[in-house]
Amino acid sequence: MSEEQLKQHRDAIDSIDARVLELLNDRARHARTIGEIKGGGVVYRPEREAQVLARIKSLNAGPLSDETVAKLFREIMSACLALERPLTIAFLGPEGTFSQAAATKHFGHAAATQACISIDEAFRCVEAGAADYVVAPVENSTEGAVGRTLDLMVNTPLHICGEVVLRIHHHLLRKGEHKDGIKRVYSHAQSLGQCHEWLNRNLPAEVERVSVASNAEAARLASLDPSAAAIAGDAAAEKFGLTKLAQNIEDEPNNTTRFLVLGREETAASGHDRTSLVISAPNRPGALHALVEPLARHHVSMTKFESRPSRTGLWEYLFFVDVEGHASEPRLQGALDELRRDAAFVKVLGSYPQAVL
Ligand SMILES: C=C(O[C@@H]1C=C(C(=O)O)C=C[C@H]1O)C(=O)O
Repeated sequence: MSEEQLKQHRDAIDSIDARVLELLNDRARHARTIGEIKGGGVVYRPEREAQVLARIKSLNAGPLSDETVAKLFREIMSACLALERPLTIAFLGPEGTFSQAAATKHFGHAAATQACISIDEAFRCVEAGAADYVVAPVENSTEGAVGRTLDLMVNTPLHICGEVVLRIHHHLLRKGEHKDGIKRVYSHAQSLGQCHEWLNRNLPAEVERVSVASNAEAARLASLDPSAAAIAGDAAAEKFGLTKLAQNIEDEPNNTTRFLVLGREETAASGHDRTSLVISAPNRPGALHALVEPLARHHVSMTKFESRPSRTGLWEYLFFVDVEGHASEPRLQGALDELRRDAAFVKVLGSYPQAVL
């Protein structure tokens, strides 16, 4: 390509950039005005954001991929929302955890993230109004449910307003390049589980596996201890200046974690929603069948069913159920009315847009 052709295309890009810039600021001005109309009320509208992203993907004619344009618009909306009022998102810290990565994936980079010492603390922070939303892991494709998040959802006054699905890549990390002399490996118990096979095959049996509060905490400890390594992701490796001795060591190639976003408000229907419930059945034959039967009869499809001891000290269970649709839809209302009549305990944890990104 000649210099002349190159210049022509760069001139075109310069003039397009000027137009894009003008349009971005036009959009931002509308968002700011919308913020004024909201009059200091709740600014973040998950159902609207999901609709904007879904529309952008359906309008997209390429060559940029649907995923790429959605990510760009995620950041544009994040910046526009910050003009109305910047949001603070509580997550299981320290900085560099997958929970923080999930928070940024969902809210974009204009949202501030607030590291908390536990999932309990992150919930409390939002319940007390010290942060706007909490992002908490709820299930992993290899290791299953995150029990603490499920337990906290039973009693919290917060409502689920969104979900985030994140691909999880783990690396073996260490200060320096040496593979020898590793005496212990720090990680979160879930991550040790997700890399169990790899650890068995690649590290001597005498290397101790130490579970700590988070992957980022594991990386921090490994950065201070020359005889230790950590299993954590990219963000933690970067934050604590660790070297990747082995990459993508998760046993399952599609290792994915689903996070839930909770806030103090309920969310309106977006048209493509999910509803999470927690139900308990009386301890008698056929009780469990009686719980799910109304869902089938009202044509509500179930996407998750998870049981958990109810922590009352008795041998009773709570059932965490996800269904498609919004609790305000008539078919779901019908099923919920019947459930409320028959179950010992029913709580709607929230209706929220299905993940778009
Ligand atoms: C502009 C609004 O406020 C926020 C910003 C949005 C956007 O930039 O498109 C969408 C939803 C809200 O979270 C709105 O409510 O429409």
